[in-house]
Amino acid sequence: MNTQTIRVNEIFGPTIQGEGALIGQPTVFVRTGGCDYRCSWCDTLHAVDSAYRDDWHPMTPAAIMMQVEILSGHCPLTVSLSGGNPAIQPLGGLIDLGRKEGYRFALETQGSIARDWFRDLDVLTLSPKPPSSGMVTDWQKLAECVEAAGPSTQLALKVVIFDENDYAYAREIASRYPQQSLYLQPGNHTPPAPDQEDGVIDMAGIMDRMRWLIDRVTTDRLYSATVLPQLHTLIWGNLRGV
Ligand SMILES: C[S@@+](CC[C@H](N)C(=O)[O-])C[C@H]1O[C@@H](n2cnc3c(N)ncnc32)[C@H](O)[C@@H]1O
Ligand SMILES: Nc1nc2[nH]cc(C(=O)O)c2c(=O)[nH]1
Ligand code: SF4
Ligand SMILES: [Mg+2]
Repeated sequence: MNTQTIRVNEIFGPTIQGEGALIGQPTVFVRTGGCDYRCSWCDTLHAVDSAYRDDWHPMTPAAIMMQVEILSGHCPLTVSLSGGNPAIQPLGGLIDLGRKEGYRFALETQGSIARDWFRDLDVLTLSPKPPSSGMVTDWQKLAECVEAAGPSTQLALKVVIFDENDYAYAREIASRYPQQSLYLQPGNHTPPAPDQEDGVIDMAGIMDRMRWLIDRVTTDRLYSATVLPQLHTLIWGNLRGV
């Protein structure tokens, strides 16, 4: 039995996947605590800022799966692993255990740490960070993450866009990885504070950005891109745990 523990911030659902390749699909989220990045606009700081680490609890794969099974009513679905950066955690044992029980696994990471167990995922979403985040992309690490997905894991690239510089960055991603599916997501400039369970969201402003982004993509004929909002924020705003 795998007893290596995973630092878990929250397990919630079933809800719908609000972003990217699996948008709209029922899923349970397992959110790990801790991140090697500090994006200026991160909407999940309670799983990033170590000031909140008292809310991150070590759990075994078996304990996590027990929680997932209760939430899913013992009916297998896709488990979405997010964070923080879930690639920091030893998730291979959890994925093995859950897959034996018929669950599928998707993971969201920024592409800064590659793991050999990426090849055991059903879907790997790499979300490299554009200039507005304040982070600098390590292109070698990103390439290692793409490589680690192997032949059987579906790969998706997802870039959050706030402005022209971010859009130029997304185009750079598209030209480096022309064969991969690319999702563009308008940024939420009103993310919740880490101590907020909810918080005011400027949805009109985000929809303005969405229209601008659609205009950019169609004008440039960047037809390889899929432009999607964060569906969960459209429905629930900045509410946590949905
Ligand atoms: C909270 S992150 C956690 C996983 C991983 N650290 C990452 O960034 O991919 C999940 C997704 O939310 C996106 N995200 C974070 N803050 C956002 C914001 N203010 N507006 C839009 N998307 C955001 C990230 O870019 C990422 O694609
Ligand atoms: N419904 C829903 N969809 C999501 N897609 C990515 C999320 C994340 O925070 O990683 C997220 C989330 O927190 N909720
Ligand atoms: S990499 Fe993801 S979790 Fe980490 S700070 Fe950036 S958006 Fe937040
Ligand atoms: Mg989120």
